[in-house]
Amino acid sequence: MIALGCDHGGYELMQEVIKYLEEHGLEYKNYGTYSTDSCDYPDYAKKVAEAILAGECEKGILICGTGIGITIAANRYEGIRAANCTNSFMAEATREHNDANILGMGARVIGVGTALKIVDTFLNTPFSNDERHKRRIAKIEH
Ligand SMILES: O=C(CO)[C@H](O)[C@H](O)COP(=O)(O)O
Repeated sequence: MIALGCDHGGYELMQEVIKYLEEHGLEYKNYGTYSTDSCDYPDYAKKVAEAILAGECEKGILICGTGIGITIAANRYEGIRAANCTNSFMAEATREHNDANILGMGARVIGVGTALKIVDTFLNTPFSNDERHKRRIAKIEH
């Protein structure tokens, strides 16, 4: 199960992500926002972070205008590793090296095609399980 959250800046791109998930038969929970009305991205970062920490969802996708604020907010929750990605190399590396559990994206930064490629890479790349990466993640957690 994938947790989704965005602010008004990310709303339209999130509709494209939802289409992608549905076309690929992937289950998701949409924690909003549900329109382009102005709202506050930390509220949606909180909902998605808590869904992951509660075990309701394994991964999350957060979108705001830049991807920055919503990712900063999500990373305030212990156990969340949120990565703002602008290309699929970053998405692959953050799964393999950081075991990121939330993908952040900026709808005012990247286009739909790039965003969907990032989503596809993020969701389909496993953590490497490499000892050096596990050691570094453990240092973050402690
Ligand atoms: O990117 C963001 C946070 O990092 C927000 O989407 C952005 O700040 C919203 O701005 P505005 O209220 O002017 O639409």
